[in-house]
Amino acid sequence: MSGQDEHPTVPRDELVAQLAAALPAWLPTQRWFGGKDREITAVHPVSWTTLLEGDPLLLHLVVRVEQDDRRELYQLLIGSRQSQLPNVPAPASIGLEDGLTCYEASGDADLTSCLLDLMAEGAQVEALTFEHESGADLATGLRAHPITTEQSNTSLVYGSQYILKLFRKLVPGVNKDLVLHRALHEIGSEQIAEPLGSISAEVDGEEVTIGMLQRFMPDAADGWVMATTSVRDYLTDPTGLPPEESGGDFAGEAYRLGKAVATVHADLARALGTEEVGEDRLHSVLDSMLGRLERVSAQVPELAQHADALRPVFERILDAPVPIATQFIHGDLHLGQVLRTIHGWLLLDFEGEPAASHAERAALASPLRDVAGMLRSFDYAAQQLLVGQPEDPERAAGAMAWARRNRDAFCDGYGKVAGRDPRESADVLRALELDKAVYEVAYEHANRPEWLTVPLASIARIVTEGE
Ligand SMILES: Nc1ncnc2c1ncn2[C@@H]1O[C@H](COP(=O)(O)OP(=O)(O)O)[C@@H](O)[C@H]1O
Ligand SMILES: O=P(O)(O)O[C@H]1O[C@H](CO)[C@@H](O[C@H]2O[C@H](CO)[C@@H](O)[C@H](O)[C@H]2O)[C@H](O)[C@H]1O
Repeated sequence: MSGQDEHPTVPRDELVAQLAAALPAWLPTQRWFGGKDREITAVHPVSWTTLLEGDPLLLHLVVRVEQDDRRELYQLLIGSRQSQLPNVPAPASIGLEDGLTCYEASGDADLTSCLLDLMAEGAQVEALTFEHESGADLATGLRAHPITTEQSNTSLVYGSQYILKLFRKLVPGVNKDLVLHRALHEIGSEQIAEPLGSISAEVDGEEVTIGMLQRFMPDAADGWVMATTSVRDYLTDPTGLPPEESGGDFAGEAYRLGKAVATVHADLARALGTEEVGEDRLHSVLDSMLGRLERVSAQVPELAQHADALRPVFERILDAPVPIATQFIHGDLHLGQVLRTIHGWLLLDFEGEPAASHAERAALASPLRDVAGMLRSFDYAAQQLLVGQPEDPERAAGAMAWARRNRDAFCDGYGKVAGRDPRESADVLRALELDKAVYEVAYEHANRPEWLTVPLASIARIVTEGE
């Protein structure tokens, strides 16, 4: 344990114990908490570090959250003030028994600016190590604000120069996001935001990455926002023009995005190597797809009704010609993970699926998984406008036409750089897309139940109509 200093009124270990007692009720209210669909049985403080002493107080806390048979580590940045509470959003507030208010401090710029300064300095504070990447000369004294987009972690933008991602669910070792960003940066990749620094903690004797600092792209547009704007313009165009003739056509961007993703795959293979796998691996991939299907079907009955139709589609992957080249991939690629800058597309967030285990994230995989993720995302972009709307076959057909055009453009661009069109592996791609859709059913069930119909409708359509 670290950080035994005293808070002005409450001894530090007592404060930490009180926080741990309040967290089972508070954690599920946070967007980034991944276990909202299961009861929390206990929260244990694992380590705590005082980053700012006195009033205000800034405490870094790592807790182990227990849910059924799961034990997961999360990090929290806790602020506390004896005087007036800062202007932080209400859900950030964590009320303690004796009336003391602590709060999730990522929205308090007076407290978070020290994180950048500590990285610039290369400081060690108890169990926390703050570093800048070699050659990075960081500005100091900048204030930060948290980004407001939907995310699984918490990101703070310093000035308009840097973005610091604080990983919420912690995995042992150096985070894959940081490892892959460093590897891509070293070989000069132009499709990533430059990594500039990191924060790590020692937890149970092991190094754990808790933060990654990158160059912030203030001029960038989010791929999801661009794509959904294009769908909306197309579906609400009173002239009824086809997508290729409508003003906001996205296919040129989808094509360039396909090229960018194939370039990143080639760079990852060059930087970190590939491994050829045989039939055994196909069997274990199939087992994991079937396992996920069983688990999610048990939670979401609407998926269970498709399970019999899904299994034979998954089994077709066994017909894929071996050996297959596997490598490091993005792991959770979708339109919200790509940014369009004036120079082209950038890929973000190489951490993999938020719910994946450490071993799953570390495993090499076929790049077709990322292609499947992005194809799912074009489907999502098209379908999200239909959520909660009365049935309208014409609009539904329009959404399908938009998705088809952009999926094809993406594959054309990918094939142009990779030298092989992903659609040539149609059976494997369909199985991977459906496996991703099963993941999305679990994700939406836990996080956005109103969107559950999006992946469910895709699964129903693909298994009945094949598209
Ligand atoms: N370097 C950057 N420049 C500009 N915006 C960024 C940058 N990195 C991330 N973002 C924005 O932050 C959002 C969340 O980042 P991401 O790394 O995907 O976090 P999470 O892992 O929590 O989903 C992105 O969708 C993007 O809008
Ligand atoms: O938080 P992450 O970006 O790491 O990813 C998780 O959240 C995503 C949603 O924010 C989720 O993506 C799903 O919804 C997207 C639209 O919001 C869509 O573009 C994706 O295709 C769909 O998978 C992602 O699955 C989840 O891991």
